[in-house]
Amino acid sequence: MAKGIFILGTDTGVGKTFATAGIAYILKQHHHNVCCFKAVQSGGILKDGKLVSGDIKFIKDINDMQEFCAHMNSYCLKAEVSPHMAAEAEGINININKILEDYKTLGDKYDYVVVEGAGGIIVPIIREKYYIYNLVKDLDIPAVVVARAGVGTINHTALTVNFAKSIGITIKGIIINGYNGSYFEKDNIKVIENITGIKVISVLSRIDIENEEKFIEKAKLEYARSMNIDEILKVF
Ligand SMILES: Nc1ncnc2c1ncn2[C@@H]1O[C@H](COP(=O)(O)OP(=O)(O)OP(=O)(O)O)[C@@H](O)[C@H]1O
Ligand SMILES: C[C@H](N)[C@H](N)CCCCCC(=O)O
Ligand SMILES: [Mg+2]
Repeated sequence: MAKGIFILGTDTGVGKTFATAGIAYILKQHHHNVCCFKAVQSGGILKDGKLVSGDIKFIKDINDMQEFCAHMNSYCLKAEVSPHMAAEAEGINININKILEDYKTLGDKYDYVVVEGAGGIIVPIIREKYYIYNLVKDLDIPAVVVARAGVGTINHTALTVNFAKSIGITIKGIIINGYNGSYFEKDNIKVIENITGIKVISVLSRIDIENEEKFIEKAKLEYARSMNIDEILKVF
């Protein structure tokens, strides 16, 4: 069975997918057998007339993975809203056992599986029943928190880490994303490490490039610059 890590975010849009792709990239660069898993995608994109996970597409673009493995994304939903609501809108009953089985299938084939949630830690997958944190607990794997670099991140990151710890989820590290080096972003890193007692294992810079291909190339350089293989291996 593979070693897994759950990539939690302090919010939607903070860079979980960006960081997930980077972790897989660094592991692959060091010849490790790694796969990624997006249990539930809401706000899927149309590709060749089929609704697919944009998060998995980005991860594959970064990692030159051509093959599509259905197990990498258990549910792909149309509406760009919370997963519980997107599923309700399509009349889909999310079956948690299917998610756990997809993870197990990947885990049997790969040595490392990087799992991305949706939004933040208390986002519902099934209304009033099942949340992202339930999935982390059911998968029984530790987590890394991806946080924004700028103003507002201290509070969001501390709340996420404290809540996770309070229910027995182990946080192995924090990744700061969208960094541009301003004085308050530098200080945020120190304050976050001090409040949470968790190490910031990578600081990913903001990439200001519109062109998709150039963005991918720049992202790879950024991962190589700011993600250390030893720190990445330690979180699993
Ligand atoms: N370091 C960065 N530099 C430039 N753009 C970035 C960076 N990180 C993320 N982005 C962009 O910001 C957007 C949100 O990032 P991302 O998709 O990784 O967020 P997320 O936390 O995975 O969101 P979701 O909850 O929807 O899964 C994307 O368009 C992504 O390409
Ligand atoms: C649609 C979005 N990009 C994510 N896939 C889902 C984010 C759910 C957030 C729910 C919430 O915290 O209010
Ligand atoms: Mg994402």
